Amino acid sequence: MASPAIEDQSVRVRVAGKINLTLRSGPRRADGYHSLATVFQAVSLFDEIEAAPAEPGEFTVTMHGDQADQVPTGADNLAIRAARLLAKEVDHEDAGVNLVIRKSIPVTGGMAGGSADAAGALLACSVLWDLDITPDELRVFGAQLGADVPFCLAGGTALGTDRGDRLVPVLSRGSYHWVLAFSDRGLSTPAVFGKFDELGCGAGTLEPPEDLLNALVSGDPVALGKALANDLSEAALALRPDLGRVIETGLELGAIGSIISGSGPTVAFLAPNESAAVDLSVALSGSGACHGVRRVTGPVPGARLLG
Ligand SMILES: C[C@@](CO)(OP(=O)(O)O)[C@H](O)COP(=O)(O)OP(=O)(O)OC[C@H]1O[C@@H](n2ccc(N)nc2=O)[C@H](O)[C@@H]1O
Ligand SMILES: Nc1ncnc2c1ncn2[C@@H]1O[C@H](COP(=O)(O)OP(=O)(O)O)[C@@H](O)[C@H]1O
Repeated sequence: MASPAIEDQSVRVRVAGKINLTLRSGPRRADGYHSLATVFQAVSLFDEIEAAPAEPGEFTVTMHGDQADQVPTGADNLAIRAARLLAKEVDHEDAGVNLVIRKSIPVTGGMAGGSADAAGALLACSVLWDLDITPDELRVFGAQLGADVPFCLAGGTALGTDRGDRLVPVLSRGSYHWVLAFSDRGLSTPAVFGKFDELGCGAGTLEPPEDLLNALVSGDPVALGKALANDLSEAALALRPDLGRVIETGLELGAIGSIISGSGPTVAFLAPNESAAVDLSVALSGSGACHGVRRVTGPVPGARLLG
């Protein structure tokens, strides 16, 4: 049991999950990745990462939350990998950390839950270890851990190109009201990209989608709802045809747009305003079409220190 004095030194960070408002993908590259043009939006569904001092060389993680048992707690945990990578990159030989993660972002849900924990661990450990490090350096380390990690550090609304890890902020007016429909099981990102290759999907262009960028500048949810598009949808639906019924139900219940987030299976429904989002979440929950429903807003900031 750590002494109160040691507990007081712990650092807490909050990190948001993301949805992809649009995702265009090219074909598989020689490095196994796909070049993307994707607009991310961070939404108000957060994981919390606490980093407490540990003996040199000690790296542990404890997971809390409904899906905690679906996440590895050994060296494969993305937060542990992030902490070890950071220690190595800055030559911190005495580094050690005990991490506690309170998970709300669904696991293998297409909302970057693992990447969020990696981003949170990078920020929390950099503060715990009192490192002199810039946000840009953290972003470079993050990109080594996963294509989504740089966005999880940054948050807001951003265009991601290359593997999705080269970011440019996108001007977005106002706040959007989303209803997330969760699935009872996850979808593997590599499996969805594999199906994408097999089906030969994709719009064939990696130009940033102008209709979507214009909709975000105008702050008009109806225009945004029409511009949502995801090249991975066909592949996700081929692997999980049941998601078609979820999408139909949300649209029938009044959503003004829908999108499978990233590689799925989470479906994000856009509502025109807060009260419509409340009505939609109640109706969708009552319909039994999905495993769980959560109302969120976006954009919100990325990884941030708490307390
Ligand atoms: C599809 C997206 C869309 O935002 O999100 P999720 O649905 O996973 O949340 C991302 O591109 C996922 O990012 P992330 O989950 O960090 O990917 P990584 O760990 O780097 O890669 C996992 C695997 O996904 C595939 N992958 C990922 C990104 C990319 N641009 N091309 C790919 O082909 C590769 O097979 C890779 O081995
Ligand atoms: N801290 C973590 N949180 C969630 N998933 C993790 C974590 N560490 C490792 N993983 C693994 O990373 C993979 C991707 O999970 P996740 O990021 O939640 O999904 P997605 O890529 O669909 O957003 C899963 O196989 C999961 O077991």
